[in-house]
Amino acid sequence: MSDDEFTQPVYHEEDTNPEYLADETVAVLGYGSQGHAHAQNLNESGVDVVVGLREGSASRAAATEDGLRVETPTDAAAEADVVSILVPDTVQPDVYAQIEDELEEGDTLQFAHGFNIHYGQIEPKSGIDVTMVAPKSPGHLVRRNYEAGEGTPGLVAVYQDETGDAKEQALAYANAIGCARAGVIQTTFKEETETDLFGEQAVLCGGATALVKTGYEVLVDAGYSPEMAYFEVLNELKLIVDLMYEGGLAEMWDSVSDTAEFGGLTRGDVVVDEQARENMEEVLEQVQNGEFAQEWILENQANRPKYNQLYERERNHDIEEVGERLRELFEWADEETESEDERVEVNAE
Ligand SMILES: NC(=O)C1=CN([C@@H]2O[C@H](COP(=O)(O)OP(=O)(O)OC[C@H]3O[C@@H](n4cnc5c(N)ncnc54)[C@H](OP(=O)(O)O)[C@@H]3O)[C@@H](O)[C@H]2O)C=CC1
Ligand SMILES: CC[C@](O)(C(C)=O)C(=O)O
Ligand SMILES: [Mg+2]
Ligand SMILES: [Mg+2]
Repeated sequence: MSDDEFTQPVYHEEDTNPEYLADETVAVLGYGSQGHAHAQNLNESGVDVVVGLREGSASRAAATEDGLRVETPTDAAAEADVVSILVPDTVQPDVYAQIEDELEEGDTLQFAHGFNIHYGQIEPKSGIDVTMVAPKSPGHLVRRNYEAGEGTPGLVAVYQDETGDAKEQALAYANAIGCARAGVIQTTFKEETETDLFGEQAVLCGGATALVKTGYEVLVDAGYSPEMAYFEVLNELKLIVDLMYEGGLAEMWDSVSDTAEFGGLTRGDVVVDEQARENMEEVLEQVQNGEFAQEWILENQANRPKYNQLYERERNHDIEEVGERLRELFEWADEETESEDERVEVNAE
């Protein structure tokens, strides 16, 4: 499929112009999953970067060790032309309130996810551009892919375009963090926010873990060993997903046995049935009508009682204890640890 066959424009490196960031300073507020990746990738792409972190922030040491200049969020925003707001969604409204006065006419406020704009938690001042560059990946892979000379697919969107250059500058940013090497799809804040929330809740994070835990429990309750259950429903899932990632569902079906193919094709829909589809539709509706956003905002205002309880329950699931033991025992876990150590060393250079 060529790019002009997509329903939305797709941009690559050659469609971007680094000049839109050449004389600009970018403030990256936050040095977590996305922040550390954006800041280091921008810096290595030749962009002038300053990291914004609160006084006493636990992330300050890491950013400084990575060779980056660190200021408070307010000071960083004051000297920057582009402010990339990469602190958790729930604290962004507070951080925006701290930096709003530092944003001058023609500056850019940039997001990696549209939650606060879409649900009205941040109402950006006029006179500035408001854009989004959203890698479709966890931040650590954005960094790892960049270091390997590879790209991470991303999205670009413009909410407010006061300068007339908002999209071009966002594309230059997407290129500098490595997304344009893979491809950047144009979207809107609404579409990114609603699809991202639905994806992580129903399939990627919520759906996948629920499937794994339930599969594990069914096997163990039926008398099979926890080790067997772990390998079958968790460890091998990565290998199956890798095949889908490389070549779609077809490559996975071609690679597994005919027996697995027939069993999967006849039994998959029994597990994820019409009821599951209706449940997914309800999850989507709660994203679209703002019910989920409201619940998450109130949960944070109450200091996360439900989140903490569920977090604890998840960490204490039997599959976690079995997995920890097995990953220590088997060689693939050592390799994983080594490459993790290497990554940390590279980040610290
Ligand atoms: N995680 C991901 O891979 C993805 C995230 N996104 C989006 O990117 C954005 C950032 O998410 P993510 O990278 O997960 O964020 P993180 O949770 O990793 O951000 C942590 C960073 O934010 C700082 N921080 C936390 N609280 C505050 C505060 N109150 N004031 C100032 N700084 C604070 C932390 O500093 P300290 O050490 O001081 O606490 C730390 O540096 C979000 O909009 C998210 O939706 C988009 C795509 C994927
Ligand atoms: C899948 C979760 C995610 O949306 C992401 C890594 O893209 C997030 O919010 O972290
Ligand atoms: Mg996402
Ligand atoms: Mg998300």
